Amino acid sequence: MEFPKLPPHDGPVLSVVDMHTGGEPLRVIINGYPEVTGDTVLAKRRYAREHLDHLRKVLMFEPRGHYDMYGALLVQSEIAEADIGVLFMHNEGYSTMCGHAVIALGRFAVDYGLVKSPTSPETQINIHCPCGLVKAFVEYSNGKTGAVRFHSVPAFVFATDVKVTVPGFGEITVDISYGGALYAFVNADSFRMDVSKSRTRDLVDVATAVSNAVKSQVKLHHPVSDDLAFLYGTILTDGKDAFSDEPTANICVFADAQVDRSPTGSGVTARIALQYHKGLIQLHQTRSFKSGTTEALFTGKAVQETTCGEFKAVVVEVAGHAYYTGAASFTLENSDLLKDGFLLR
Ligand SMILES: O=C(O)[C@H]1NCC[C@@H]1O
Repeated sequence: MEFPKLPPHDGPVLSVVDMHTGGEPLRVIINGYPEVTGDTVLAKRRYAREHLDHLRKVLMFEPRGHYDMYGALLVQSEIAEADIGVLFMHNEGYSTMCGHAVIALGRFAVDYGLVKSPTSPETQINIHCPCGLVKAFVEYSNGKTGAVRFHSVPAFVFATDVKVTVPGFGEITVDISYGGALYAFVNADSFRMDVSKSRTRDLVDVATAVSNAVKSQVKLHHPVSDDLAFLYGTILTDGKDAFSDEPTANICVFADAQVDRSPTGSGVTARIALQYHKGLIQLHQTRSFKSGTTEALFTGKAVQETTCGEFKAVVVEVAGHAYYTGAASFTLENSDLLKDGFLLR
């Protein structure tokens, strides 16, 4: 029998390569999507949200995905320096930055021939994310790809010591920082919780309550585009922000109560900006960040001071490993009442 033989189906076949970075899934869409139009990657993100959202649900939701699935769709970039453009998708919509995806896409781009002449010991690939150009450096030797590090867009602290009222907990103090997306940071201790030991479901509920409080009580803004001025999630930490050789743990809850299994590349970027802003880490000091869920590690360091509009900013380098888990071709049948996807909580 010819394998894989496609089952009876109606409509397009959506082909993907599945990967994970520190346990966080990445479904890279390689075929079957219609053209995503728009003059810029940010405009393409708007187009996908307005015209192609049914396909996000098909690929992210059950029965083909699950509540915490994450995806990447490669698109044309308008920037000459970019090797590829990308849109990120999750359980609620389309994010502006995703570090775990950049780490996986770095390997994918080299392994799948998107970079014409890979170089050893590292191949650079410029990935145009909705937040801007991200430079990834992929270990490459003897034809094999390995660890990936990336330099993200300028990361800055939006505000520190912001007081918000969180139902059930009263007044809580958070910091808000940007690493390609805006996050609220709070020590899990404020809720008498531990990011590595408390039940994930309890951490998700608290982080979601914080996100809702910040969204309704704090006016956010971004100097480059209004499309970047929204709170993507809340990161609960172990509070170990002062520099140390020991890893510091965090858990990121983003989009619609979605849990990152990885230490969160954009979160590490934003957290280092915060630590740098507070004088807790110096340029080029490498810190390890551990996922409270899987214990997977990323490293991160601030490598350069810069600015983003009116904000003092830093360029942050994040590094980690991604792995392939398979490839699939997804189909649907018109008579299937659940063909469009569904989520369970
Ligand atoms: O690593 C990251 O930056 C992403 N992981 C899921 C949530 C963030 O977009």
